[in-house]
Amino acid sequence: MAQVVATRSIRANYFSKASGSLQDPVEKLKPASFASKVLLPDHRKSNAVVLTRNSRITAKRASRAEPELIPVSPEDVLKREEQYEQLRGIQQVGDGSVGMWSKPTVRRKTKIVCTIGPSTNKREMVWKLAEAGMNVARLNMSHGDHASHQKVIDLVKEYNAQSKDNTIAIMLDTKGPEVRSGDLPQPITLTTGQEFTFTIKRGVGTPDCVSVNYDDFVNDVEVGDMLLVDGGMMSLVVKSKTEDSVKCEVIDGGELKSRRHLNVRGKSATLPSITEKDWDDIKFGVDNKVDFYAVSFVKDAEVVHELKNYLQSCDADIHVIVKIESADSIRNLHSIITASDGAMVARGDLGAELPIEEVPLLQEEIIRTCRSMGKAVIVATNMLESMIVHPTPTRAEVSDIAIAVREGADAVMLSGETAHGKFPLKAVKVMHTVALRTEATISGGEMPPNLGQAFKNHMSEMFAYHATMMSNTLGISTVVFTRTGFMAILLSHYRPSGTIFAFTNEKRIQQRLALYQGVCPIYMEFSDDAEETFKTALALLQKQGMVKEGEEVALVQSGRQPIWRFQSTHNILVRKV
Ligand SMILES: Nc1ncnc2c1ncn2[C@@H]1O[C@H](COP(=O)(O)OP(=O)(O)OP(=O)(O)O)[C@@H](O)[C@H]1O
Ligand SMILES: CC(=O)C(=O)O
Repeated sequence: MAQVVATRSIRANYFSKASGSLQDPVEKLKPASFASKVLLPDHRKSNAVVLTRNSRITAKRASRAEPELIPVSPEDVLKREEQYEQLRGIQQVGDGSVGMWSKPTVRRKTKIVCTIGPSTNKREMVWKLAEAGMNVARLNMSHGDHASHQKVIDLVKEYNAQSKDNTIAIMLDTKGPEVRSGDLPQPITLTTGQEFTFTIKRGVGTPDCVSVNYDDFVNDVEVGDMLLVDGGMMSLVVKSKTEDSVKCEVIDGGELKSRRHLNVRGKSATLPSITEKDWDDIKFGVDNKVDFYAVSFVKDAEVVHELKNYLQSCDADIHVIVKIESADSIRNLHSIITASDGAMVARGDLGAELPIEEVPLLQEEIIRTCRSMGKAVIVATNMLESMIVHPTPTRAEVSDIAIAVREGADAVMLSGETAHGKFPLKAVKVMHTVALRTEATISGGEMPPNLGQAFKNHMSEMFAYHATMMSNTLGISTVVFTRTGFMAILLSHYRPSGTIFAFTNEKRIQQRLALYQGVCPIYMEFSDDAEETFKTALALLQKQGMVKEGEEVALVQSGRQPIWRFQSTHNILVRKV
């Protein structure tokens, strides 16, 4: 079954209940050794390795849970996890409920978006990424053609069709009004202090002049503007302009390759957010029933309304994620997010158009805004950049993932790491491990400040809120039945500490829910009889090893479209499996 696990279950696996010991999982499964007795410190004596819960909503059972041991490094965690899974596998031979929990896709709440590119666009790699923890496959329409993207879509759909317990959503990321330099016969070196010209004439590529793919470039820039090439790898200041050219002085030099991003610090291009190519790609997405559009360079809410109207006109149920990556999008942040289904903090272009030191502050602000409106939020770009060429991440990258998880992102994204990197699977594993480890230190029960306002559905919100309180207080998972996904998304918004098992009878909804924090989407046919459906669902969870016999779950019946409710009644039941 897909995705997530409750913190309590992690703890149950990692720490011996009887002894409350701080043995790590590998040590716990091994016979007691000198090392395990002597080298593992007693948590009562060592503050350095202990974290305590300080949740405002103190959970009765959770408060009994033991403090946790912090692993040493992501590499160690990987090795430890592998050893642990091996030992667990050996121990579980003959155990009928071989734990779905042992799968990387299951125990984590924060979802992972992977960009598919030359390193990963083959059948075997799509399978391996999915098994390593990918929840959403991203197609970047700035690269490749429809035929190559079609191949990936077909592979993901093939994986979903054959996988009994996991589902991958598909996100189509539009190219948008990108300004890029033109093709070059070979890379050229820009030297600090040198004069360099960008021209709107087509096909120019000499050591001191290159074409730009945007005719209004000359009108949009002013003398004194700072031009950033390739997300800031090189920078130039504008010295003068003619009718068709912009003369610059190189401030920070480097190697200029073909088709690199060009940004003007503090300015957005005056191009429409959705270009002709984008409309073509959007139609391609409709034909292929993708789950999400990530719309590049959204400037205002009007663009989102236009796209949503178009989707409605072709009866396409595709959610719209706005990419926040321009100065304009920051100015209109609130209205853009209100109009959308979620946002992506697209830090690459954002950090080129705006001063780079603003990026962490904007990330926090965008996540907070999305969370307060009940919208999905993805943190993207450079998360494990060094893993494009190296097998291990920098410590700063690990912290970056942990910060995004702590700030409450629904998902974290890999770009070049999985698109054209040398270690795509390792990158996913590191992201998985770091997210999982960070989540284990977060206490549930933070109440969104806008309770009762985000969804304009007061009754359902109250039920989601109280189900969350129940889940946190009793330390149990939540089970919800949903045809539209609404109630599962609403529950995710409250971030209960337990897993949200979302049963749906719609494959599309199952795929969509793959993006949402804490939601484990499960496809199941619903019977006309509510009780029979509940029993089947709980039996399925038990069979998959996701709940144990005797365990309690909070069963929520609420939402916009009642299932098995003849009148508008809502309820939460605590059920024993
Ligand atoms: N479908 C694809 N076909 C070929 N190369 C790809 C594809 N997708 C990504 N890549 C390669 O992987 C790199 C990183 O992917 P990413 O999605 O971050 O694109 P980008 O152009 O760097 O940035 P942006 O996300 O702003 O478009 C790309 O620059 C490109 O070289
Ligand atoms: C993801 C993306 O487009 C960016 O970071 O700019």
